[in-house]
Amino acid sequence: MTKHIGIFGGTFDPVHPGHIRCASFVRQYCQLDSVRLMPCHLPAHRASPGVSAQHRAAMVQLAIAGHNGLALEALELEKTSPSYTVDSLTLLRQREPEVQWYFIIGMDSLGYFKSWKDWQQILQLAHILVCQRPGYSEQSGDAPELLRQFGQPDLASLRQSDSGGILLLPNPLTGISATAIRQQLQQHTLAADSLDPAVLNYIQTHRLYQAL
Ligand SMILES: Nc1ncnc2c1ncn2[C@@H]1O[C@H](COP(=O)(O)OP(=O)(O)OP(=O)(O)O)[C@@H](O)[C@H]1O
Ligand SMILES: O=C(O)c1ccc[n+]([C@@H]2O[C@H](COP(=O)([O-])O)[C@@H](O)[C@H]2O)c1
Repeated sequence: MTKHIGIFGGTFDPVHPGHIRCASFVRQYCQLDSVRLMPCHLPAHRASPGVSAQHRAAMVQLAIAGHNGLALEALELEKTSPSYTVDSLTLLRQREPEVQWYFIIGMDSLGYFKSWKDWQQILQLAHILVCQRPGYSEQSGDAPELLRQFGQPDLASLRQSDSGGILLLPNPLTGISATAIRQQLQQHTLAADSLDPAVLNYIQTHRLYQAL
């Protein structure tokens, strides 16, 4: 039987409950066998994070512990070149040709998706699942045109084909960002429930995100 696997790519600097809630929701709502969180090594599109890919992956590993069906995809950590999604999905298709792939992004990412390397090819390799995110509308940036061209009304329609569809998801909103968390860690104002306790412990043990 064909496996259906979601790939949730991110800088995860650090991974936060917004990511984990989205990943769990998508897995259940889209009936995926699993969702793999894939930390990028060298983001192609933004400044390199101050925290190494190994640390960011270790925090992802801690954050997914105990969450059924969530896993770490370490593929981009193995490479020293910039982490382009099209390259990663191509490699995944080569390694696991029997799988049907879904790439998961937040609404902010959909807004600039047409600037991604070979974005049309990404849509030949996978479907795109889009999580709602507070402050980001489906009316801005590239989103309206992409949804007009590739949007699907529901999961059943999306599943009519192997790739090339975009589905907006009705996920519960979580107003958390890694940027805000990094700032709050530096200013010692982080609310207790803003991070998984194991991730916070890791950050403190390794003295990450400290004020310069
Ligand atoms: N709270 C959230 N709700 C929905 N999607 C989110 C949320 N946080 C992040 N995402 C999505 O997760 C993916 C990875 O995000 P990333 O690791 O860059 O986190 P971030 O919080 O956006 O970080 P930063 O503030 O550093 O940009 C992106 O596609 C992003 O849109
Ligand atoms: O391949 C690209 O050109 C590309 C451009 C921007 C973002 N991405 C991917 O989108 C995912 C989310 O990125 P970010 O910056 O929101 O963490 C992550 O897996 C990135 O590698 C990919």
